[in-house]
Amino acid sequence: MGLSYLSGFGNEHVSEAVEGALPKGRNSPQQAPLGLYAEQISGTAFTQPRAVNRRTWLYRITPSAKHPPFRRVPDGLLRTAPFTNAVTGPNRLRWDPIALPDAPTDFVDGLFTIGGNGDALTHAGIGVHWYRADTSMTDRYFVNADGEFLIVPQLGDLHLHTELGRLRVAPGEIAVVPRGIRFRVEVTGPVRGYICENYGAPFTLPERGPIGSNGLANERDFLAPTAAYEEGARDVQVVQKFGGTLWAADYDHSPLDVVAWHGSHTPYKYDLANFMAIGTISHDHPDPSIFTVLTSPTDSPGLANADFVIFPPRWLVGENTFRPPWYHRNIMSEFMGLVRGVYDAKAEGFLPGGASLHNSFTSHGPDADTYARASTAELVPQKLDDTLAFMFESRWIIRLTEHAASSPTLQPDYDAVWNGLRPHFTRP
Ligand SMILES: O=C(O)Cc1cc(O)ccc1O
Ligand SMILES: [Fe+2]
Repeated sequence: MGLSYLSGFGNEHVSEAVEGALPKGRNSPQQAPLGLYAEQISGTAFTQPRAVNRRTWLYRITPSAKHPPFRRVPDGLLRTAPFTNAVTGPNRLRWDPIALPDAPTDFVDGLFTIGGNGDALTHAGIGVHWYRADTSMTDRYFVNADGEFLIVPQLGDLHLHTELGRLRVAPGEIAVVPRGIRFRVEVTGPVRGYICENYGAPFTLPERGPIGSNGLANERDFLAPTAAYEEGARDVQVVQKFGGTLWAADYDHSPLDVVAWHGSHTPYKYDLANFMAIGTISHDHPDPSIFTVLTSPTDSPGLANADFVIFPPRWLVGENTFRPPWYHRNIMSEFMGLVRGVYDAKAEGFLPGGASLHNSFTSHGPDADTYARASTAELVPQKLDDTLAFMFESRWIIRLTEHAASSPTLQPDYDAVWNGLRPHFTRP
């Protein structure tokens, strides 16, 4: 069955699964229509400016207040900042793709935290995770009080059943599930991908500055779900990530019992193929900020808690230009993943489903093979096709979890990719 979506970024959307379920002209009438309960969820403080304020009114079968106590459950390989366990040094790191599950695993059980920064309790920083699963969550739901989930599928489609409706997300697309919104994930085969858990200000679109009023990720291509609900008495488990640990409670009904809603605190998806990439049409390689899809701003203008940046298919036309990324050391920390194809700065070893981490001020850039090729290539217009890499870029060093630092998938010889760079300075 095709799903219908509501278009627009950060919009004040309105949706009802049953006609007449939304009250008219007020949010909380003495009795909500159709015997529903009215409930508000706020994703920003009540008093934050309109431009960033996010809240949604839900009209649900049972108020979400009706639930038994939560109890601590094991965290698996899910971890939350601050990370203090594994020592994080100045080395460049790269991991092979994470293995798919070898025993039935759902989206929550398959979460594997690579690292992160900041402190979830102070709403600053990010967590970086892989997910892998092969089993649907049918009677199990997840909700995150610590941050929003930016989900980047690399393998297999995800069917996100959320409190506000359903989203189907395939590799090449992304989904964002905000803080506090309950959801379950259905799969029809093995899936794998990446998650940026954003503890900071919700992701928003970057300013366009001189680019003007169009381009990069356009507002209308962001899609929110339409209302869909689950009804009836049923024993289910709701798993909550709260303060860095997992908790579970047994409900007697689905928490996805919202018949109608209106507001701006919504999950959404976006097809990265719609990103209008802008690059040089003269010379030099621009800063990768030109490829920012979403940004989580801080109180310092231009300084991101997290940027989600993509390297999509595009034309390279720069004249007298070394076209791949230049060699660099950046204050921002860079976690990279690959959805498909080859990344133009790495000839080998950076694989779809794998990852690299180039933390603050670590020296990196094209490997020796890429330098040899790109510094001598004939500079005809070139299409980089069938490629999709991305970066979670963040203001602070990304510290590792113990299991990421000791993972057998961590490549022991990553530094060697730069070994072939020989000096060829010649004095005139
Ligand atoms: O390290 C990387 O590959 C990411 C990156 C890309 C780019 O085009 C310029 C700078 C940068 O950090
Ligand atoms: Fe970089």
